[in-house]
Amino acid sequence: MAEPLIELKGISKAFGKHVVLDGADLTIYPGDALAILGPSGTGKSTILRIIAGLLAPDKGEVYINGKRRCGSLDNFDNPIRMSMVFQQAALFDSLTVEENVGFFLYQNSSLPRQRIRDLVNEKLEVVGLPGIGHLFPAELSGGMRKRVSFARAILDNPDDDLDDPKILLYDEPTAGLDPIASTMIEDLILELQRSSGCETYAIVTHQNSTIRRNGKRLVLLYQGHVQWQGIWDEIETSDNPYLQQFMSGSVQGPMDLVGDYL
Ligand SMILES: Nc1ncnc2c1ncn2[C@@H]1O[C@H](COP(=O)(O)OP(=O)(O)OP(=O)(O)O)[C@@H](O)[C@H]1O
Repeated sequence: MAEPLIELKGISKAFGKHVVLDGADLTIYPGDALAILGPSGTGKSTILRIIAGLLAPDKGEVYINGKRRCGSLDNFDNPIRMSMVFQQAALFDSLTVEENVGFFLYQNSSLPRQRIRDLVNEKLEVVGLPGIGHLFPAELSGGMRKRVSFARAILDNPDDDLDDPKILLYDEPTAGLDPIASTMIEDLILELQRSSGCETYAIVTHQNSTIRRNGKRLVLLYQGHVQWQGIWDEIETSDNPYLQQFMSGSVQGPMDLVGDYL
């Protein structure tokens, strides 16, 4: 098996007294299409933010390409570029689409403005939104805003090989979208894996269709650690009670979701 791209070992994270992750282990391999599942509030976004380096764990070890990373990005650069697509698209309302997508290149590269503009337009085409660079986020639908955030995530500096994203981290990319807009985003995720040069992704999602279409390997998080992981074929044969309850959506089972919220 290939060497892991990302390895989390014994990761714990609490917010105040609320322990969210409690010794979680997670491995992502090159080429993975990993869906991180679990009931609301089980720390799926938290684990994604720890992978991205946006949040430091309280305990545990994070390895990126075999190298240990300590703390968050405030302390260290990631040895590889990771791009995150946030749940709320996270666009700057006062900037145009072009300025949003090109933001990091405008801020951090010496590329001429016209070159950045051309690169942005290329990525807007990839996400199916050609010619909208002059619009502001308020003029876009939710699905379009999401796609603009995808364009931003995959934009890289062609003069810097280290700037190519090696993993895309999607936090609820289809949340709040209608079924057709969701399908378009799911297709885009598959297409980007095929053609953007970034073949690895991890996705946090609740949406059934997104789990089924974009998750090739699945991890079920509950009570701070991974309760089950496997591929689709193994779901049918698994007798893991957490998995069975989660996949069936039953209120009966070991996941005490009512108790968890009290
Ligand atoms: N910065 C923070 N400060 C305080 N509490 C936080 C913070 N970030 C997350 N939490 C809490 O940690 C818990 C896990 O949050 P997280 O967003 O990781 O869960 P999730 O599994 O992604 O949930 P959902 O599926 O509802 O998005 C929640 O109870 C949340 O309120």
